[in-house]
Amino acid sequence: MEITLPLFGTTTSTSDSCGLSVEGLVTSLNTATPWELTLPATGVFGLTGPSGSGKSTLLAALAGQRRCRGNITFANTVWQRGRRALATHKRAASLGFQDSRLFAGQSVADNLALARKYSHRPLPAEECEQLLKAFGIAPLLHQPVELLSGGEAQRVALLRQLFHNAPLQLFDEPLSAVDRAQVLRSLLPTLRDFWARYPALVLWTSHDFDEVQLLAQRCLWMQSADLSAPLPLFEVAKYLDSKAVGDSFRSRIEARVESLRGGLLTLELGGVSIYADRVAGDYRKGDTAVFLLEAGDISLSVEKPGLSSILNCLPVTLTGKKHLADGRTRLQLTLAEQVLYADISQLSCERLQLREGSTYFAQFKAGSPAGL
Ligand SMILES: Nc1ncnc2c1ncn2[C@@H]1O[C@H](COP(=O)(O)OP(=O)(O)OP(=O)(O)O)[C@@H](O)[C@H]1O
Repeated sequence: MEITLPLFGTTTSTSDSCGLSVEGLVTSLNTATPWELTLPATGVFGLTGPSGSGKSTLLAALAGQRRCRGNITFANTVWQRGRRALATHKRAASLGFQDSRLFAGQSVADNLALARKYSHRPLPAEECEQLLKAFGIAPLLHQPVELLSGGEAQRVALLRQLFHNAPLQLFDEPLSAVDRAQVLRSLLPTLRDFWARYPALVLWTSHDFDEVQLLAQRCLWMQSADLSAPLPLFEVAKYLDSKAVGDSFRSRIEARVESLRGGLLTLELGGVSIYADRVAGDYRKGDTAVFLLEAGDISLSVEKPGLSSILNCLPVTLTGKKHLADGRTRLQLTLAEQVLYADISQLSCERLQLREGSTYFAQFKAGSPAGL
């Protein structure tokens, strides 16, 4: 006789846990370290960590595509209770893969139409039109999916997931084959705008921390199947530092748009103006712009510099420093609750006699901000 658990697949009466709740979730990968996770009903969260650490396994378990035990509840609906799992198609979730998995034998338009047809929250037609343009998919609509390049197929698959517009959207390295300039300058700003207008809970897995930073303000870190709680980006950056992931590191900055004139964007952060040229996006006064600053592009002065060709000069507080293996020192600087990093030589660090808690002046050129 089959035993039906009372809460399984049904809406619970508690209204205070309407996001995602994962308790003691165990797959064959993480028997020793059950996953615990609580996320709100909406918001974009990154998920990163070394290869093979378990990120895809977690996403597959959340989507009901990987055998597991424990408890998963989303929007007050029980998806997993012990060993009993709600079927994938009954979960208000979508999962996008690196290898696209488009429906074979169909055109791009058919793939997108199906996603809209089975959406519980279908997007208005004008929204779909705009997304088609932004993703550069309009000219490909009548192509069979077999003829798409790897990058085109990924863009179509991502768009298909947006058209489906599930309340929980899981992405597993969805842009790894797409041209990086297009990702940073066009697709990520489009996605940020989209989720601001159509909120969902989004978990975005990527090895590209720039991509994560341009999309999310918080990120989960997975290492050897150990899952962190959502962390501020600068906390995740510490893990990346210690793993010597790359020579350079970039910090996410969010600032308010003041004006865009003659290709020069003026932003405001903590009462200070920031200037950026080579701007690709359309910005209007009051918009929030998100960009990245390369640690190696920032210099530091003890005193406020005089007139200089370097347009940007921000008063910052030194909140941490760390010596890197290659002889440089990475400084953690804070301005208006935002954290940026500057890499300087150890010699400069000694000459400036930097002290934590003191105010300095960070300079960078108007051409430095990336992603605008
Ligand atoms: N279906 C499966 N059955 C058994 N083991 C698996 C299965 N899928 C993945 N694994 C193993 O589980 C571990 C975690 O894999 P997973 O794909 O979740 O890692 P990941 O963090 O997403 O890696 P990457 O960043 O390389 O995509 C790996 O050692 C992998 O070989």
